[in-house]
Amino acid sequence: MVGVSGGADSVALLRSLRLVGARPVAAHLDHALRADSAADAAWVRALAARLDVPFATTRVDVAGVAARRGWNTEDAARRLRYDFLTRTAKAHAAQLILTAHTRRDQAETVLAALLRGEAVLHGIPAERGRVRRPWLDVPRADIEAFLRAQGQDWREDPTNDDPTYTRAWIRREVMPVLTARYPAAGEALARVAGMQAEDDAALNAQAARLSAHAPRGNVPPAVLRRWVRAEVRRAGLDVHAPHLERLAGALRAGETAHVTLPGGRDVTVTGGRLHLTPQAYPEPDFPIPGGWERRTRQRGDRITLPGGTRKLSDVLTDRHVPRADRDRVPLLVSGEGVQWVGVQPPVWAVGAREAAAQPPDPLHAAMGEALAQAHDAARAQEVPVGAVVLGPDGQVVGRGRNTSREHGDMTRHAELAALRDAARTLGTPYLSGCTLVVTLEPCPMCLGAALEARVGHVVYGAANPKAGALGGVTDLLAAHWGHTPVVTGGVRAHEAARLLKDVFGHLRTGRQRGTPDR
Ligand SMILES: Nc1ncnc2c1ncn2[C@@H]1O[C@H](COP(=O)(O)OP(=O)(O)OP(=O)(O)O)[C@@H](O)[C@H]1O
Repeated sequence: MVGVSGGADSVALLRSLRLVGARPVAAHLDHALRADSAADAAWVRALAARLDVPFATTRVDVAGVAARRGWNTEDAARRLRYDFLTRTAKAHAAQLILTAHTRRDQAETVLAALLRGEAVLHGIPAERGRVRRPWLDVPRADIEAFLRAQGQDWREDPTNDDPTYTRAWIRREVMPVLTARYPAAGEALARVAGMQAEDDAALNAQAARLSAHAPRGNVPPAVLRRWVRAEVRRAGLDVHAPHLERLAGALRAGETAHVTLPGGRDVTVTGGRLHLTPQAYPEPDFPIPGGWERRTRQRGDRITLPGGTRKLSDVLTDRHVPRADRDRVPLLVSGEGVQWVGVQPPVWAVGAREAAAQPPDPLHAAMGEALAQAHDAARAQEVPVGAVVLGPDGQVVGRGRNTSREHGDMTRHAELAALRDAARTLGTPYLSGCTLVVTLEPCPMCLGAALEARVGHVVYGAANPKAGALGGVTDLLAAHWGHTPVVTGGVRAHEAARLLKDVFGHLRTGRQRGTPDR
């Protein structure tokens, strides 16, 4: 199907298709923006009849729709035109919709986007959905020459001369000034669009590979903006360049940002995550023990955690709860202070799980076993990293700790030891359905081993910005492996990091005596 306005470009496209023997449907939308617009529709109808192609048309009050929806007229015309073309193509079982945008349209679009400060100058895409634009690099002069050779006339749209429309202003007043100095300005702008479209596609592909576990701080802003754009669009929302800049900037910096998108939807970035809907805070899903009350925060609230008593406000800051949300977070409080904090995952005070007769969190408990291995390593003067493997039923089937120093062998990492131990226990090297739990984000070697063993879930404590393969240095899982485990990071991260810090402080003094690195 071809969208035919009656202008030179689309008339030439329809005629050239007939010349090569194709028989497309000609479709024309009457935008009702000019008193004589019906005459254009009649003219295109007559042309279609002469060329012996089916014809479809309809009339829409574009100005009325624009006023009702608060769109500008050009925007409304475009949206309604593509709605009409899509519906008509479906009705005629046409696979493709062709439009006759040319190099001139492309140059004007890129210039307008540049002046609006758009982040990406890819111009009009050659393909989108069913729409194809085969003439984006065809100069206007070729089209007019072709039509004259065919003895074919066309309609001139007087609004193309009305400089109140940006596009007409660029065409009539801006491009002539530019081409007087740069004769090839139109071609140059179209070339910029082509290369920007390729760059954009490459960066979009990188953005699509960002895994949920990878920290956003390491992602280049150009990729992060595209990731945000894709997420926002997937949620059916609209977004402009300044919003993308603000949201991506906050993700990278680990800051909190609130942005109101067009249409009035509020989105938040906090704790390295993008929230497209207001955050929900969990209510307790267990019977509340006697003597505990459910309430929200009060001045002076404190909670007892494994490291000691802390101010509730510090815990909420650590969990990246935005200030505006803090009065919404459900708490369970006893005479001894806060017992449970309704964030995701919930924070429990020391002894509170037992008091509420709740089973221990399996990952918390497994990390406890891995931390015990790490403590063993520390005692043996090794880099304190420990790991366990949980079998499909959640039981520990393998344990390991770092022994690189003892063996003088840099491959003696905790994960490899735990994976070997698990393979021995289970009698198979394939550990699908198993969980590898390690105190420090794995290095490429250990993650590679986990992939080879087809581990189903990798859980780690502290992030490893020097050697981590799950986003610390790079995210190996962004590539397409045959098998991709689920990843959970940050489990008991403080404890794992503290242990490493203590020992590394010690090691740093020891290194002067030649203590090996991990
Ligand atoms: N009223 C319409 N009905 C159907 N298709 C249209 C209509 N207006 C434009 N199109 C399609 O969109 C393309 C680009 O639109 P644009 O507004 O640049 O066209 P134009 O300058 O009015 O006419 P042309 O591109 O045909 O010279 C056209 O080439 C045509 O394929």
